[in-house]
Amino acid sequence: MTQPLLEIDDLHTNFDTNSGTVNALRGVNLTINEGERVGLVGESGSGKSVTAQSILRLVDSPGRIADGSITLNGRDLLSLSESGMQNVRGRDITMIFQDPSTSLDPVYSIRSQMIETIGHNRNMSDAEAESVAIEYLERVDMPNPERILDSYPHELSGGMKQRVSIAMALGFDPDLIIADEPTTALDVTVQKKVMEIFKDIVEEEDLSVLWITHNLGVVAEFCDKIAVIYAGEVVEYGSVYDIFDRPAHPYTRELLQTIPNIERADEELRVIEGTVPNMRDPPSGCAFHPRCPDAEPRCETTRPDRVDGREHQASCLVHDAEDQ
Ligand SMILES: Nc1ncnc2c1ncn2[C@@H]1O[C@H](COP(=O)(O)OP(=O)(O)OP(=O)(O)O)[C@@H](O)[C@H]1O
Ligand code: NI
Repeated sequence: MTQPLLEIDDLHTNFDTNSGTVNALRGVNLTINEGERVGLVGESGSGKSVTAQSILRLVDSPGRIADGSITLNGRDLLSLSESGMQNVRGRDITMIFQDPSTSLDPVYSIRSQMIETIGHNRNMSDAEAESVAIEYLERVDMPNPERILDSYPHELSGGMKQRVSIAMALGFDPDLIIADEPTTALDVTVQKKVMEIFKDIVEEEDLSVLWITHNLGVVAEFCDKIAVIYAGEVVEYGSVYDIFDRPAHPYTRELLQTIPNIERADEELRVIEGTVPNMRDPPSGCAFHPRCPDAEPRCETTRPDRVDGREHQASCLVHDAEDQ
């Protein structure tokens, strides 16, 4: 078997706050192979962004990675020095954020930002970096890239800024792109357009992507594999087909019900009943048991086996992915 591109094993990330420890990630397992698009899907607070921050070792204070391992092409990221990690962030893994302002500095022109980041990370001269910048601005369908290079972030619309930040991220030529809800800050038509552009480039270049979203509908169009995350654990993992047509975990089934369906447009949009657990004091046994329609007494006390993120599996005592 070939070595996975990214392998996360039993990752625990905690936030030690004044009011107690938040166990944001409680043993996340996830594998991304080269050229794969993996969707990480779950409700707000389930640990999606903390997973991304942990991979990049950029967990917000007072958070820290407490246990587990993260390897990229077999290299242990958690034991790298901070400067080694900076190289990983610039060259190997890039992140596209929900709010493009996060990756664009308001003080500098797009030209100087793109040339600086692309040139620095790929050891290119300014002229070479500029031609890469133009190439990628064209690829994200920006009209008149020369003029974009001369502008400042505040002169661009939200959709344009997001396309610039995608061009900048792709211009690094990264091994892995992490996209954390990169279109939700945009209005719906712009969202669709940006998604299409990004999807086309990813497919053409066979890029590896971790796509973070709360919207299962989005990942169906974009991803090969889906990891469903609940209360800091991946509770089901499988291909898009497995997750949509043979879901095993009751949480996955509930999530599927929340996707807006055109044929059911007159129905009220379903939400999953109950609330996301408080991660200072997560439920015993299976964390989903208080909200689970299929819960049995043992679910309250026994923690189900974790998925290892390699084939279709569900972390559930009642339903086995192989039986679906
Ligand atoms: N700086 C922080 N201090 C304390 N707790 C935090 C901090 N950042 C995140 N958390 C906690 O970690 C858990 C996971 O948060 P995370 O941001 O990963 O959720 P998410 O799945 O990305 O949600 P969303 O869809 O809203 O972005 C939550 O319980 C959250 O409250
Ligand atoms: Ni998030």
